[in-house]
Amino acid sequence: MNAPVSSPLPRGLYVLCDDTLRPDVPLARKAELLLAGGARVMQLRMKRTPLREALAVAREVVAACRRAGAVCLINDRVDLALLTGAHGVHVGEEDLPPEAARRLLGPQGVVGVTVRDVAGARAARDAGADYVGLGPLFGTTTKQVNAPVLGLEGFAAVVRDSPLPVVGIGGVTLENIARVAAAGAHGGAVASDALLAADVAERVRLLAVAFDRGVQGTSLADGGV
Ligand SMILES: Cc1ncc(COP(=O)(O)OP(=O)(O)O)c(N)n1
Ligand SMILES: Cc1nc(C(=O)O)sc1CCOP(=O)(O)O
Ligand SMILES: [Mg+2]
Repeated sequence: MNAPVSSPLPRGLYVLCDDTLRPDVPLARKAELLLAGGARVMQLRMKRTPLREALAVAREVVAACRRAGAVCLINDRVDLALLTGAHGVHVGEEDLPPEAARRLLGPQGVVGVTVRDVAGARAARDAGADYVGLGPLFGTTTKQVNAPVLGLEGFAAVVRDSPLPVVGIGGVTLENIARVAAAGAHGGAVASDALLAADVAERVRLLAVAFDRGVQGTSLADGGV
């Protein structure tokens, strides 16, 4: 097991402000609701928003996050992060490599990288990443992921040997997020369970509390149950 690592990312709930879910609701409104629920870390994930509109939306969302004291990360696009003063980015294998993101953002920018195993986490560390997004933890319909579901045991095994803080993603819900935290996650990334809720802000509040309760519980990563 690696020694605990410090992180520019607060530990806890990590929400995705996503344009593929509830496309009828503007992203700025989604961000407002997520922040009203107390979100401390938000990733703006724009998969279907035209680029010029994405720049305008990102400016709004980054400003809202900064007013609320929340960390705002842009999915995929380092250019949008630089142009909007976002705290950083989250990149995967179809995006700019993490070394390039780090070079563009400088030492202060937060760089998150998608990984599927411990080798990926080590490579992300060597590339200058701050944290890794590890999934899919459970089944998800938000995105088609071409990787096996890890489950809690598989997730905890990677967390144990990861040199970077691990944010779990994929099917994380109110029902399981405490167990994700207890498995040693630095963050629990949630999209649909928050954005499809009837009361988004209230759901975010409950998710954050449940994660924090899980942190107090037994950690699989520490060899517990
Ligand atoms: C926290 C977190 N982890 C993983 C991902 C997935 O990123 P990526 O593999 O680049 O896929 P897209 O989100 O771009 O479809 C993520 N977004 N966030
Ligand atoms: C964007 C994303 N990436 C994943 C991965 O495993 O790389 S799973 C995922 C979807 C997360 O949405 P939900 O919380 O609705 O399951
Ligand atoms: Mg990506």
